[in-house]
Parts: sequence; C-alpha cells; structure tokens
Amino acid sequence: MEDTKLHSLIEWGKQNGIQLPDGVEFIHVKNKGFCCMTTKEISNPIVNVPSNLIISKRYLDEVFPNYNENDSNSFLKVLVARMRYAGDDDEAIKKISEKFEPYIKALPSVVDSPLVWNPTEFKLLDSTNIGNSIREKLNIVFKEWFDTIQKVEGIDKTKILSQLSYHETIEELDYEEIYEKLILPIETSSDILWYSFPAFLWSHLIFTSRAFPEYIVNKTCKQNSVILLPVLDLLNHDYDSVVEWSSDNGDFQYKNMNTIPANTELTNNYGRKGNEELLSGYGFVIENNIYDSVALKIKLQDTLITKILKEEPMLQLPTISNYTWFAFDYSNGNESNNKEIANDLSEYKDGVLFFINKHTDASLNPLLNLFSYLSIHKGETWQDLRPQLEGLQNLRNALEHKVINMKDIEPSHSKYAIKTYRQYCSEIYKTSQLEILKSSISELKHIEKSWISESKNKLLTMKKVMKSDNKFIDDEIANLFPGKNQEEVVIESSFDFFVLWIISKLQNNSFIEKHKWIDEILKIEQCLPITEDARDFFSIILSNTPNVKLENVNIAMNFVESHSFTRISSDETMIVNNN
Ligand SMILES: C[S@@+](CC[C@H](N)C(=O)[O-])C[C@H]1O[C@@H](n2cnc3c(N)ncnc32)[C@H](O)[C@@H]1O
Repeated sequence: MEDTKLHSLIEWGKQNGIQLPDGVEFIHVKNKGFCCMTTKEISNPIVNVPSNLIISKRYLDEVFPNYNENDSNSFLKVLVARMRYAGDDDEAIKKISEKFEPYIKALPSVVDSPLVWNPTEFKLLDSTNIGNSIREKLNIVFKEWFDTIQKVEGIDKTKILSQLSYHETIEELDYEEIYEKLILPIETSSDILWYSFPAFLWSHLIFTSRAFPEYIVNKTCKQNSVILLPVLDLLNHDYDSVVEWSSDNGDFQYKNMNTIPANTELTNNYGRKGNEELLSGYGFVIENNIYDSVALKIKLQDTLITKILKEEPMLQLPTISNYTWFAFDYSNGNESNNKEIANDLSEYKDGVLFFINKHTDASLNPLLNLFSYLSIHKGETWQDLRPQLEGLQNLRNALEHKVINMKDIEPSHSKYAIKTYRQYCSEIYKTSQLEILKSSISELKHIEKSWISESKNKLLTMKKVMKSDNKFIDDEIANLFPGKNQEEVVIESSFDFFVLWIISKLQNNSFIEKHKWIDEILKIEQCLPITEDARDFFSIILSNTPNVKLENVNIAMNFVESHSFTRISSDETMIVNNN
C-alpha cells in the first residue's frame, strides 16, 4: 500500500518536473516513513521542485478568495485538509486536488505528535514540558481552526455544530472527552469532514512536520509564510547534514554539500532542534541529540519585566528571536530579526523562555543572573554575592523539583493501548530531559562550591562563630537558656543559631572586632516594625529568658533573613558580607 503510494508520487513528481539526482531510491521504513537512499556514491546531490508544484498561498486565491494575508498559513491548512478529505464538487478545489492527488495520498495519515496521543500515552509525558503544555497547544490549534472556519464561505456549519460548541468549554473539558470527540477520528480515519477540527489538526501537523519557509522562493512574503514541497519533503532530518536551500526563478532547490556514500540515507537538515520541538512538531525524537535542551519558562509580572528591561540591560531577557534554531518555526508568526523587539513586553506575555542546552554550561548563566535578580533584598544589586548565592539555591531548587516531578510516573489510564513507538519517544525525550536537568544541577553544585571557596572570607558560618566568639559560647549562650546546661541546649538550625547569637550580641553589646561590620548594619536597621516571625521566635524559643527585648529579636531576625542564604544541600545558613 505504502509502496504503491510512494511509486505514484515519485512518478508524478518526475513527470511534472521535479529533478532528483541519479542514484537515489525511496523506501518505506517502519516508524520513519519514507526515506531517500543512495544506490551509489553521489557528490552534492540536488533536488529541484519547480514553482508549479509548490503548494503555496497562491492556490488560496482560487478556493478561498476572501482569505487574508495574515491568516494565509491557516487557510493553507484548510486547503490541504480539503484536498485530502473533500471529495466535493467545487470546480476550483477539484482541479487542485487532481493536480496534487499523488502527493496528498502519500502524506502520512497520522503524525505522531503528542497532540494526537491518546490519554494513556499522554500520561507518559506527565510533568514534562510537553505534558504541561500540550493542552494549551491544542487550545491554540482549536482557536486557529475556529477563527479560520468562521471565514470560510459556503460550508454547512450545522454539521460541525458540536465541535464548534467546544469553543467555550475546551479549556475545562476532560482530556478523554476532547480526545474521543476531536482527535480519535484522525487515528481511525472515520468520516472526517474537510472543515472539521480533526481534519484541521491533521493538516496542522502535516505543516508543522514538513512545511518549508516561503521566503526562500519569495523574498517579499511575510517571514512566517510556509509552503509545501512535494517529494523534497520526503527527506528525513539529520542535524549533521550540510544543506543549502535556494531559489531560481521561483523553483526551490535543495543542495546537499556533502558526498554521500552508496546505501546511505540522503537527508535534509531541519535545524538545530531538540527533542521537545521534534516530538511536538514532527512526532519523532533523536537518541543522544546534541541539540537537546530543557526549556524553562519563568513567569514574571509585567511591572517587573518592564523594570528589568529598563534598568537591567545586562540581564538580557531572551526572546524567541534570540534562539536561532527557531529560524524556520512559523508557529507564532512573531519572530523577527529586529533586535528592538526585545524590549517589547508582549514578547514575554507567556513567560520568559530560557533553554538549558545539553553541551553548553554557559546556557545556565542568563538563568543564574535572573534568579540572582529575583533574590535581591533592599540595598543589593544582583551582582552582589548574597543574591547570587541565594539565586543559585533557588534555581537549583526549581531544577530539582522538575526532576522529582518527572520521575516515576506510572500511566494510570488503561482504556487505551500505548503504541510502542510513542512509548519509545516518550522515554527518549524524558531520559534526555532528566539527563540535562541532572547535569545542570551538578554544574550548579560545582559553581556553588567554587563561589563559596572563592568568597570564604565574606561568609560567616556557625562553625566560624563558635571558633572565634569564645564569650558567646562560654557565657552568653547559657544566659539565653537559664537553668539549662550546655548539653541540654538544643538549637534547631543554623538560622536559629545566628538569630540567637545576634540577639545576644545586641543585648550584651559584645561584637568582637571582626564582626563589628554586623553591628554597623544593625545600628542603621533599628526601628523596624515587629514581624509575626519575630513574635513567634520570641515566644517559642525565648519565653523563659529574662531581659530579652522583642525589638532585639526582631532586629536579629530581620538581619539574618536579609543578610544570609541557606544551602539546600546541607540546610546550612551562612551570613554574607556583600562588601
Ligand atoms: C518532512 S517529513 C519526511 C518524510 C517522511 N519520512 C514521510 O514519510 O513522509 C518529516 C517526518 O519524517 C519523519 N522523520 C524525519 N526525520 C526523522 C528521523 N531522523 N527519525 C525518525 N523519523 C524522522 C517524522 O515522522 C517526521 O514527521
């Protein structure tokens, strides 16, 4: 069946002017679909698709004359869905469908993107980025379909009323219901109406998995405009392939810059894409993908983003256009080479997107900087030591949580069978995400260690206090716990230790010379409103201690809170001297 379709497609392509190099043949491979193989060694093979075989928005004029330039990609999806599922009598569409029939017939009936996975398969991606975002992505595709269909003339909307009605409820609906009503028909290929949502979703995935940028053949088009290139789109992805895309007289030319040995796959290069993007848009993953990355979306309030953009240019909040491997991603249509756009708040409305790359530790730096910024206390800058150390802890904490959440997810649904290939894809994707997260955590531990050792003399630990402040250990501590001998005194944490130590130093006015800098700060920070935490500390720990002033507890707590950070590895609090 697949062989027949393939044969018809290649013959049709050749008859209509598609040029293929001598010495290639196409085969069908399980889970990969069609592949182009060399039968002999070829240098710099070229594939040329003539302009009249390019499926572009120029066909829309004939079928959907009222389409708008801004939604040409969406109308193209409807056009391709119509070519596949129509069988209608409209003369214009009949002509195009007939012209491209072998191409449309050879398109995969399902692209294995998680957008079409069943609820049990979907569960395999729980707590991953894809798992967390797929509902939102489905909603976006649904909205695109809903908006586009409103503009299509001459269709009987009563036939899709039940699907249209999901417009109001899709965000709240149970995934199983969405799957049964809107997605399953693609898998079973049953009774699909060309303007229904399942037809649009199928077509959407055809475009995410095989469209090319139109600007290669049309320099004046919108940058996000896409086209389909029959036969050339049979080439699979290999990130090692060195290829050149160009145009001559409106034709699209692919040139491979390598010499390909015999019996080797001739491939295209879809860009430096990680498995998240490959799985979401194309339905496959690459084992040991060197371009794999973990995306972290940090949601910040608009006022904070505005402040950062205005006051902290060094933080360099990234935008999608900063990530070059998105160059051909047309999905949001917002990408631009215009650097000024980086100052536009709308770029960050869904959060600030960071990527931690597999092989570049430097990719952690922008995140570390932002986390430092988010940790600053009054009077600090994000380059100060304390917010840097606290930011690092917070980032590490966030990554560790991601790891914990992603581990050991057992699918709980049993109604739907899991396809082996999808299970495989989810495992490769998750394993690699975990690997990147774990190696980033190790890298953070490494950075933390070196920062701590480089800044030793700016960090005050409980151990150092005990070693240097004999008066406190010998007398003052006992005064805080009257009636108890040293062995009976239990101090729960190093944080509590520091609060008690400072209370004691304040009460006795007894800072030793090398801790005088703390005394200086405390003098400035008098007259603070008493906090609940200070009251609790006072009543729980110091209720039996005579002469302790609540104000001093408050000052001490406030000082430790704002001048320390706590290591997650050991739960050890350290006082930091930023100066
Ligand atoms: C542009 S098409 C390539 C032709 C495709 N094999 C076909 O049968 O039509 C992209 C699709 O090919 C498959 N594919 C491409 N590169 C692949 C790879 N390196 N490993 C596995 N599947 C791949 C995926 O199914 C993807 O959605």
